[in-house]
Amino acid sequence: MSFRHSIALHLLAVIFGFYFLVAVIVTVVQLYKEYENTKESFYQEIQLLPTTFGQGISDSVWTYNQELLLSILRGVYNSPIVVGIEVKSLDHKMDYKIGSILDEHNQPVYFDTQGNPGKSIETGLGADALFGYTFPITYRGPAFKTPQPLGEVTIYSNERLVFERVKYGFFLILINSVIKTLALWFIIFYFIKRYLGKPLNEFTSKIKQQDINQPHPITLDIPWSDSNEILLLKDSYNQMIDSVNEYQAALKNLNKQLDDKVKERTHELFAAKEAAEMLAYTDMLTGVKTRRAFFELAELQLKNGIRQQTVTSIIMIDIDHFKSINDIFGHATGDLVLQTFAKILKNSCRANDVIGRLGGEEFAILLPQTGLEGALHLAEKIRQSVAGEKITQNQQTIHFTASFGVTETNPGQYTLEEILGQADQALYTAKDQGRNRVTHYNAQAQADKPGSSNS
Ligand SMILES: Nc1nc2c(ncn2[C@@H]2O[C@H](COP(=O)(O)OP(=O)(O)OP(=O)(O)O)[C@@H](O)[C@H]2O)c(=O)[nH]1
Repeated sequence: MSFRHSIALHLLAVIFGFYFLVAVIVTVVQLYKEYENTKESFYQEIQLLPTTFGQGISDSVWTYNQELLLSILRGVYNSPIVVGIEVKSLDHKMDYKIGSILDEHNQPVYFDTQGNPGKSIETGLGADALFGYTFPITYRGPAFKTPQPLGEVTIYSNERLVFERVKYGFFLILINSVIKTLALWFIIFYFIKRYLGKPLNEFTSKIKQQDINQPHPITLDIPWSDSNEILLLKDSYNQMIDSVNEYQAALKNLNKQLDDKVKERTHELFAAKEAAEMLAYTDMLTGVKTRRAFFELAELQLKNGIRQQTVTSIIMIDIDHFKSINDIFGHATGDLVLQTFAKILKNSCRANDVIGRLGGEEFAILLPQTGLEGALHLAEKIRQSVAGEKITQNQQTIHFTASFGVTETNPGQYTLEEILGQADQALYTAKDQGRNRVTHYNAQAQADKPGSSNS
């Protein structure tokens, strides 16, 4: 915290703004009063002069003794508080003016010690601000019952002399004010800084050091008090930090719960997705691929065949007289036959062969990298396995057979629909020739058939 921005300096500026104003007003009033008192005492001192010189002046005017009068007037003039003296006699024969006096227009004029007009020797502030005391002069001789008026005498002083006397007092008052002000300034500054600035600085730096993710309650080193505004502020701050920590812990907990829930939901969604895919791609009764999955995978394998330039075969299979099995033994037994049949297919095929149930009791197997000869061999093997299988149900033994149509395609030679069509035709031939047999597609034979475009 820079000194320029410190709270102590700002408080001082405010306090001393007012204090300085009051101090200046008080000092000015004090100086004015001092000046007035000094002027008053000057005036009193001047008023005492007639008791010393009054009788001598009266006597010299009464006797027209000009020399005596002048010497007395010079004596008065030499007094340190006198700047001028004027004697006005009633017959004007003994009129005398020495030093600075005020004329009939109240303007300051100057006369030398001989009473001749001259240039003022009074200079400086207040030199022309004359003030005077006038007293009458009378003669009290034994021949007169009452004092005989002779005229009047005015003794002048000026403000410069008052100021000269008061100067030292002014200086003391000013020094006094400045020292008091500075002392107060340093005392207040020191204590504000120590009792306000330092704890606030400590508070600020401890807040700055806080770890924003894990703030801790703080302590302040204030040995001179156990309860003040700063400590109350610190307590409020600590309460706030406690609340923040509690909220943060609750939030973390909530986040964790949310995280766990999201993981759980994601897992469930993943499982649901897998189940849905399973439903869409796997036939629930037999465990082989659905019609849709078979078509997708078969397309992929045909493309692989083109890429690898290998031959691909298809076997189309249909269980013989399956309707009769259903009719005689019931639908459940029919299902069992389908499952048994699918198991034989799965056991007979390689991992990358694609087995699909295209509908009802109709199945197809796509054999990658397998030519017609291999496909016929596999079909025959399956046919024999099926024919050799027996299912015992309700003390009845069930035998069943299947018919097979086989075809092959070179890379890119036929589309999936075309080879499925060919295999289907071969299957139709197998059925036609008495069932429980394997027949391969013969393009020429198909062309020679009555009704065919080639026949
Ligand atoms: N149990 C059972 N029967 C099914 C299922 N899907 C289709 N079927 C039945 O399979 C029978 C198929 O009969 P058809 O198409 O006449 O053929 P088939 O009786 O096998 O006669 P051929 O194919 O000429 O030997 C129908 O009766 C269908 O109801 C199934 O999932 N389970």
